Formats: sequence, C-alpha cells, structure tokens
Amino acid sequence: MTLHAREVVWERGGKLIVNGVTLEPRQGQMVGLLGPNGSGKSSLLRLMSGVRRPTRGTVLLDGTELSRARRREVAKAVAVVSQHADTDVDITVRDVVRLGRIPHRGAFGGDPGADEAAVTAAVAHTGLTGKLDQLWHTLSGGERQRVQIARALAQEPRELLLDEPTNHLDIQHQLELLTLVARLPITSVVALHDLNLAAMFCDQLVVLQSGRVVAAGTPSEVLTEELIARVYNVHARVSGDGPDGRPSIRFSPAPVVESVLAG
Ligand SMILES: Nc1ncnc2c1ncn2[C@@H]1O[C@H](COP(=O)(O)OP(=O)(O)OP(=O)(O)O)[C@@H](O)[C@H]1O
Repeated sequence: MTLHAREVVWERGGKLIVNGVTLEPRQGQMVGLLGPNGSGKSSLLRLMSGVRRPTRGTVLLDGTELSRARRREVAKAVAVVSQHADTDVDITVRDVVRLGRIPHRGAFGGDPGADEAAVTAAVAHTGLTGKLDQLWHTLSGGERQRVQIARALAQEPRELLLDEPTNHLDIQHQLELLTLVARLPITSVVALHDLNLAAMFCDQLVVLQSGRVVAAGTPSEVLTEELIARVYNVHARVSGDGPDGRPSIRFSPAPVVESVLAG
C-alpha cells in the first residue's frame, strides 16, 4: 500500500483546478508529474500531502483516507519538499534538517542517536556537511533547496512529494538529486519541468493539462512528439538515445513574432 489519489477534484472560485485525477504510484517507484505552468501539479501535490482537502474524491494512505489518518502517522510516512519554503528566523542548516525528526518524537522524546544518525546521513547525501552551522537566510537558492531535501530525507519517509526540486540547482546538483531520489527505496512523486530529466529518472510519468490527466505511462509511452506539441505547444524531436534507451528530447526554437523583434 502507498499514497493514492482517487478521482480527486479541487475547486477554487468556481474553477476546477484539479479535475478528477487518479494517481496510484506503485511502491518504490518514482513518478514524474509533468504539465505546463498552471496545469495543477502543485495543487495535486498539496492534496496528496494533506495540506488541502479535495472537494471530491479521496487521498488514501495505506487505504485510510488522509483526513481520517492520525497526523503523526501521516507526518512520519509522507515528506514534502515544496517550492517556496522560507523563514526570517535565525535558524541554522542543522536546525532546519532536524525539523524532519519531529514526527519521530513521542511524548517522552525521541531516540537522540537515531535522530543524529538520520540528520548526518541526510546532510551527507545532499552535500551539505560543511554547511551545518550556516544560517538559513545566508544560503543561496540552490543550497536552500538542498537543505529542504535534507530535511525531508531526515524524516525517513515512505512517500516523498517534491515540487520542482531542481529549479534552483546547477546541472551537477540536478543530476545528483534525481539520482538520489531514484535510488531511494521509497515512493516519490516529483513535479518537474525538464522533460529530459523526467525521461532519464522517472519510472512512470503523469501529464496534467488544465487539471486533468492527459497522458500516463512510462517515459517512452508518454513523451512523444505529438504529446509535446499538443500539451506544451512546441516542436520537438524525440529519439530513443537517452541513457538506457530512454527518450531524449531536442526542442526547436519557437517561431518569433516579427512585432516582438521590432520592440
Ligand atoms: N488557492 C488558490 N485559489 C485560486 N486559484 C488557485 C489557487 N491555487 C492555485 N490556483 C490556480 O490553479 C492553477 C494551478 O496552479 P498550480 O500551482 O497547481 O499549477 P502548477 O502546474 O504547479 O504550475 P507551475 O508549473 O507554474 O508551478 C493556476 O491557474 C493557479 O492560479
């Protein structure tokens, strides 16, 4: 069993932002959530993490509706890395990563040895060992993103929800992060904009458009020239010469409108 969304609908201001989405990742898989800006990826992740409740449909954790599950059990099982984590408080990298251990603390405290081991491993995996005492607000955008990922890893979740985790990272850290997530023995759902990274790392892809699933399957099944043209409105060449024969996508520049060039 794992974290499943069944026919979820989320309505705001009379608009169906998520419109009947079913997402049932298999245990241990990495599922890429694709779609243009505003297609509902972040909203769906918020429904799956329990931050928002669906208007209709259900999100199930091990078969129990998320809203009925015990908060601590959800917090232990599901870790979230959202796009816009920020704080003005003077807090160090170590403090932020330690926040991931809160769900593991019972009424009589947790296991300090296990907490420290989880924090140390998470920090090492994300290449932050030298930065433990640095203040959060002095970090670069990419370093902050890695700290949030370290916090999620320190939580030792079974399910990991990541909203565009690579958007501030340089190419080395993008590849390292997705390699790490792909190798973790947990289920992950990752919203991504980079179709080549999605093709390279994900087991399954789900494509949203206007809140609906318009394609789902393996990267080779989903990432076709026809789908990319239809959903993203761009021309692309797709070949099978990515790593392990996965799709590799080469985009054509967009046609430029003369009036834009004229300023
Ligand atoms: N609380 C809200 N109230 C009203 N509209 C909302 C709310 N949250 C999101 N939306 C709208 O829902 C749509 C989907 O937003 P969402 O952030 O889920 O898209 P996304 O696919 O993650 O986009 P991006 O790729 O740009 O991050 C957008 O049009 C957004 O303006």
